[in-house]
Amino acid sequence: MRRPIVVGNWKMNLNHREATYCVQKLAWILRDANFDYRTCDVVVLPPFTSIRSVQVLAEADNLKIAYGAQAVAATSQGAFTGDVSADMLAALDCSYVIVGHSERRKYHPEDDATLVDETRAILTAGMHPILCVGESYDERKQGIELEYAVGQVNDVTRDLSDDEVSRMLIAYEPVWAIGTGMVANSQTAQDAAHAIREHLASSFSTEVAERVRILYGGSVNSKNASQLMTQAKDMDGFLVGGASLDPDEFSAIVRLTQKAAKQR
Ligand SMILES: O=C[C@H](O)COP(=O)(O)O
Repeated sequence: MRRPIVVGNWKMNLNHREATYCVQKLAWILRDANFDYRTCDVVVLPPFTSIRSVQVLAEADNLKIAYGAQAVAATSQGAFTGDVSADMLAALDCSYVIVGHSERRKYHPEDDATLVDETRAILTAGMHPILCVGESYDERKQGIELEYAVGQVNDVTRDLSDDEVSRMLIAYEPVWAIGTGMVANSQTAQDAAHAIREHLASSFSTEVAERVRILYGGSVNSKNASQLMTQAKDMDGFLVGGASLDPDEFSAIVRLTQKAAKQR
């Protein structure tokens, strides 16, 4: 049984003071609601400059909220101005790192070989990659959305071992749904999650396919999380952007996800 997970991708928002406040408030709300972290993982992905503050808070208050980063360098060290290595993130006790978010693919184009190297670097440092895939509106119009998303999964995972892939998470994030308010319906999310799981089963093994957690991302909020989680049964949670910046809203999504997962 895969544990549900809700990941907040803060993107380029919240400086280290705002990050501390946001995580503290999130932890308070969940504590007051007697939230059981054993039944649902809660993760935040701050910008690099806020990770150390979140780590200090997590240690001081013994928080059960996990955290990580939104990107990582493919190389381990050296003359790579502006880059941050997987080992540096692991030293901050990060647990999860995004690979191939559509905003990174657009503004910092990286080829598949680089995404594979980033994935390997994250795994070697003992963290979990969250590989983002998903079609644009054009691919959807052409009716090739499933092939496209599965193809992106294949491009990054095909040379990895069963063990490496089982430690990954995959986020299906249709580009047209990101930050637009146009959330995918449950059938769309389920079709993509199912196609990705089938691909993992045929390319690796049914054990791998059963282990990998598949998330949906794109305009998730407290009004649509419950229905998506209840109906898209191959999905294990969410990668939330804008709505994760508000601790009240994000904690509501977390609780609705946990509840819907229990009722499946
Ligand atoms: O990583 C998160 C996704 O890009 C979704 O962002 P959004 O919830 O603001 O649409």
